[in-house]
Amino acid sequence: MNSCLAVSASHIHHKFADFEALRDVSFDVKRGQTMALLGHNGAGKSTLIKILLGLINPSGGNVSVLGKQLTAVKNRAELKIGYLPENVSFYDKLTGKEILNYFAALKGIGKVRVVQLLEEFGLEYAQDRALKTYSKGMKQRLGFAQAILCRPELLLLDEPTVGLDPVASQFMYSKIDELKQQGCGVIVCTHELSLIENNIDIALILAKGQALASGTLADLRLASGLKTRLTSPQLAEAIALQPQLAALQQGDGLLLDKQSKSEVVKLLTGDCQVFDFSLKEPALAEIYHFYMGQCAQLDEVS
Ligand SMILES: Nc1ncnc2c1ncn2[C@@H]1O[C@H](COP(=O)(O)OP(=O)(O)OP(=O)(O)O)[C@@H](O)[C@H]1O
Repeated sequence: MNSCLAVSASHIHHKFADFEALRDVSFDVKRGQTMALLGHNGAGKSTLIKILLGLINPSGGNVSVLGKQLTAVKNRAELKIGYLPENVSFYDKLTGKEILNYFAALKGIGKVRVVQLLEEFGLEYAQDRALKTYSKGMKQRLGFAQAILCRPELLLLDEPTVGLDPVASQFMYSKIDELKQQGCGVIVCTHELSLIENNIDIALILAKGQALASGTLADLRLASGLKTRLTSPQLAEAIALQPQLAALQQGDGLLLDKQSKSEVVKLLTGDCQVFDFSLKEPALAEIYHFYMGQCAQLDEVS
């Protein structure tokens, strides 16, 4: 079994009675890598997370977590998995410190770690206040601290930044980054595509229980065939000098595939002497919508 992998999932199927929630889903997440798990409501993301947590057994396929085949793991606690559910809810009459101490005791973790996490997550000042007095951001930080109490080697986060302001969201991603640096594999389920774009290594796009695409952003861009947009204040001059560029024009820019991108850049900086231009690669949101559109088209055909 490959010890570099935090998760290795191959050909996962899952049925709820007659309904196929997951169909032949395969993916790997390396230790130290973050994967975005993307998909529409009901795509099968939570089902996949529940399988990784060992809460449900898949109807078919193989899943290894942290180098161990899930079916062979007798005591789940021996796997260092952290989990932050969507809309984390704790008993709100307890204080932040009491909540972390409670989970620490359940997991056999000492109170020193709780003290350290309360400080790390900027909650020291509110540690003795009841949870009901906490803001959304404070509750989410407490939830995150709870998820990493066990110093996880695999961290599963369901919508970790929903409802958070930009600074609070960035704080969450900086914490994820620290864990990655320590070799933790991270899977983030989210609909916040522009926010996650710069914080992931790979993505898996699910629709109707099937994997539509997976890989790095560069892989997904290439496979989608979506084009790079080049804009320049000197575009009209460049087209006047090289009229063949007009065929690539759309609106105020040029749309370029992988091959034409290098040719056009060469032409602009060479013959046209145009150096003031910018290239915009397709964003994760565009890539996601492209694949969702393809899935809808396939449905229309079938
Ligand atoms: N216990 C269950 N019994 C029957 N069907 C279920 C069960 N759990 C989930 N499903 C169905 O499986 C499909 C996938 O659900 P899942 O919760 O995994 O989707 P999701 O991608 O997490 O959606 P969301 O983004 O809305 O949270 C849905 O059609 C859902 O209704």
